[in-house]
Amino acid sequence: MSEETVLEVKGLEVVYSTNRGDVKAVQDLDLSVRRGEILGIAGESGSGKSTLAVALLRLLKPPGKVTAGSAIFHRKGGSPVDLMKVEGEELRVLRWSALSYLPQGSQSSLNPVMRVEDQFKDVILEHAPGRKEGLTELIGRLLEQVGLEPRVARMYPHELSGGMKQRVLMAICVALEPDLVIADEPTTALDVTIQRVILQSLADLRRDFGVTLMVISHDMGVHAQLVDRVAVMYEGRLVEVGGVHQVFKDPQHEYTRQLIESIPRLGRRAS
Ligand SMILES: Nc1ncnc2c1ncn2[C@@H]1O[C@H](COP(=O)(O)OP(=O)(O)OP(=O)(O)O)[C@@H](O)[C@H]1O
Repeated sequence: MSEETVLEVKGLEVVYSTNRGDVKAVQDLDLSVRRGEILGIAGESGSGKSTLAVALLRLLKPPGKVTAGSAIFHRKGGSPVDLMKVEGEELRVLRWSALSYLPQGSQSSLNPVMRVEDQFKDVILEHAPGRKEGLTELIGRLLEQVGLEPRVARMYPHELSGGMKQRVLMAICVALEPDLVIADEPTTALDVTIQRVILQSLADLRRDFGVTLMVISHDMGVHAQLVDRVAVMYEGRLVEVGGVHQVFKDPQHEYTRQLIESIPRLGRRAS
């Protein structure tokens, strides 16, 4: 892991305006992501994790609104941009190729009537039209990288299990070698054995591709197994950030301690 920063969030605030008043889902949040690291975002349901993700990805929908703060994103070979300010074409160009998103329950986000390879091609050719040559080989390699056989490329989503679909999406997410992948609850709704496979694949993607990952999960077991540093959210605020071993060994915040104690059993770390 380098000391180079990919993303620097400062003073971020996100508010949902409802007829019962404003809900501050993210408050005064400062956070940095280093190139090559896996950063975990922990916290119970409602603590603001998903809101943080969609705000950073500029996918926040009304009544949600970013009311303060900046998120300076450092692309390889590009000048820094404030994700809270980019618009239109610049934002479109950033998506997938620099910043990609594995949404919660993402298995249902594959197009049911398209073969897996065509879904890869859609993303790759839209952003890198010059990549037509060797595309089949590239797709095969990406699938192998997440533990799937190249023949999966010819399949339709209904022929794949939930865990396979998740791995296809992970491979699509890294196809254009983005600077940052934000994965929201990547193992939720999958059974325990498949969860372990997914965590291992994420660890492998970092090891082999050097992908920088922000992994959102309410499950402290996921953080224990996968991440380098963990940031803990509570009621929209970041209450603790640190190396995962340090945070587990010596949590500074009472809420972090409670989250750690709520893990039934710590799994082994994926490496
Ligand atoms: N569309 C919305 N309208 C109003 N309030 C919302 C909306 N979406 C989220 N919130 C509120 O914002 C706060 C943060 O929710 P958020 O979904 O970001 O938390 P979370 O930690 O990701 O939880 P989960 O894992 O359950 O999604 C909560 O109080 C939630 O009720």
